[in-house]
Amino acid sequence: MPAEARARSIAIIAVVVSILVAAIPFFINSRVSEGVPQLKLAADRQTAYTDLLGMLRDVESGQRGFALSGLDVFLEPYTAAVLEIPSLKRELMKGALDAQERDAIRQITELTDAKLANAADSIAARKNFGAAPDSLYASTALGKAQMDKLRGLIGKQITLMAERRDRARKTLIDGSAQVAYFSAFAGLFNALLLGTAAFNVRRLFRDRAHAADQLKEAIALAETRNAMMSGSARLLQALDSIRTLDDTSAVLTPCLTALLPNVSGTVYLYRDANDVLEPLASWGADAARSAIASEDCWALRFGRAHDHHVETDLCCHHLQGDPHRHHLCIPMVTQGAVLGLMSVKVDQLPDRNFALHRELVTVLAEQVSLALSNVRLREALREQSIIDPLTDLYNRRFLEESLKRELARSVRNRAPLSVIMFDVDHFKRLNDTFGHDAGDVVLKAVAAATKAAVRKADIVCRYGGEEMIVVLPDCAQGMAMERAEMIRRAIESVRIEHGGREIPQVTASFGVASHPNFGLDGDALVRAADAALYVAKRRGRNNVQMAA
Ligand SMILES: Nc1nc2c(ncn2[C@@H]2O[C@H](COP(=O)(O)OP(=O)(O)OP(=O)(O)O)[C@@H](O)[C@H]2O)c(=O)[nH]1
Repeated sequence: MPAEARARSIAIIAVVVSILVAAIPFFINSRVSEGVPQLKLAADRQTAYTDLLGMLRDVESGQRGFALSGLDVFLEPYTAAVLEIPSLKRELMKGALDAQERDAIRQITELTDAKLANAADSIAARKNFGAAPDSLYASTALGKAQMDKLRGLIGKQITLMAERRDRARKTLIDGSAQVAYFSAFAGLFNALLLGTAAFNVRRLFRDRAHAADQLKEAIALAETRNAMMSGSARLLQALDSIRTLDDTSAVLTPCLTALLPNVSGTVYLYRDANDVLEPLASWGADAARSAIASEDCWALRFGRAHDHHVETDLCCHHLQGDPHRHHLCIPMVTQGAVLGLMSVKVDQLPDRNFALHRELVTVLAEQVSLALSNVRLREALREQSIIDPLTDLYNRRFLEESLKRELARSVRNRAPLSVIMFDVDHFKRLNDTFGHDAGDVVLKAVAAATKAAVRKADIVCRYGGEEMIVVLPDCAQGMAMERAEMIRRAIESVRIEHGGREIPQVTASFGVASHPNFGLDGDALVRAADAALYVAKRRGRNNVQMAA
């Protein structure tokens, strides 16, 4: 039964028992008011019988005294008794308690009357005939016999009344004792009930307080979980908008700081090339910010999340300067390949909140891992669609897009822009002499040399075959001519070996065209550079020509 229902039942029983206890005085009163009159009645009747016997004794002694002495003084108690006896007899008969007593009183009355008649005769005879005639003795002897009988009858009634009185007294005493026992029992029972009720009520209050605490805790937990959920949704949304891995830190750092404010942590990115994990984003005061080797982390070795919070736990090598705190490392793995690692440090010992944080960190690691994998995939796809696979230079499609964009920017900023177009000289002959593979190797070497000779902001593209274009934003014609000359010299100085044979010096011819000299059209610019290149070919190759 629930504590609340139990407390209610006990309270009801306690009220009922209290009402019963309150009724006890009335019960006692009724027992007393019944018993006391019976006791008084028996006592009164006993007194009446005793009085009758006393009066009969007075009659007897008066009768004898007068018979022996003839003195009137003996007749005084006799006379008083004779006067009292009739009313006493009536009183006794009137108050007779049952048929048996009525019979006894009738016998006593008859015998009393006979005794009084005998006494009257005897007294009259003494008065009339003097002392001690034979009839007087005989009458006195009869009177004595009557008196003995009366003593017996009345004595019996006195005994009966005494017994009745004892019974009434006993009933009263027993009743009182019962009431006392009942009162004591009821009092004890009530105290027990009230104690139980108090205990239950206390437990009820305690249970309620406990339930309220639990509810408060559950609400706080739900709020934390909600905050975590919405924070993690925001992070996911932000991660989804990332285009390159370089942008990741700008998203991860503020989002993870907001989501895990009481911990410090680092998200590492695995670099396959040199088998190290480089910090991609870190948050919190104690975050690690240097690269770690993959074998320095137990989580990466085991391929699952690894906790370290007691000294007996295996401690990752990259955390060894800090062995007494709680650490959690979660590997970020997608499709069986390690992508990185999320490592967090917490000050407090693991508790209910920590469990929630652990759950969140695990979920976040999964989300970040998925997002990073998407970014990588996106980067790879994008590169595949804009990068020429042989030379690793941008392809013609990218050139068209970027030339249009860069030209628009130049117009907006009123800045110059130049295009260098070049073509490897006698490439067909090279292919024919050394083979197509050797031609590919030469194209790669030319591309690498060109990239090394230009600024990072310049866009180097393979325009088609052995033809290449360099777009130079913020570069006027004079500077572009110088840059083309640098590239020409760089290609000229490349030494290439293929198949154990040294390939003769490679050269290229260059045409340069610049904006704003050739309008706003990218195609016009490229056509002008091409025309200049054609001039360079005609002028003996391996030279740079400016568009007319
Ligand atoms: N190995 C290799 N050859 C290519 C590639 N693309 C184009 N070629 C070849 O490059 C040669 C270009 O020859 P041409 O256009 O006659 O020009 P050229 O021989 O360099 O002569 P000039 O430009 O006048 O000096 C052709 O034989 C193409 O087959 C490539 O990706 N690899």
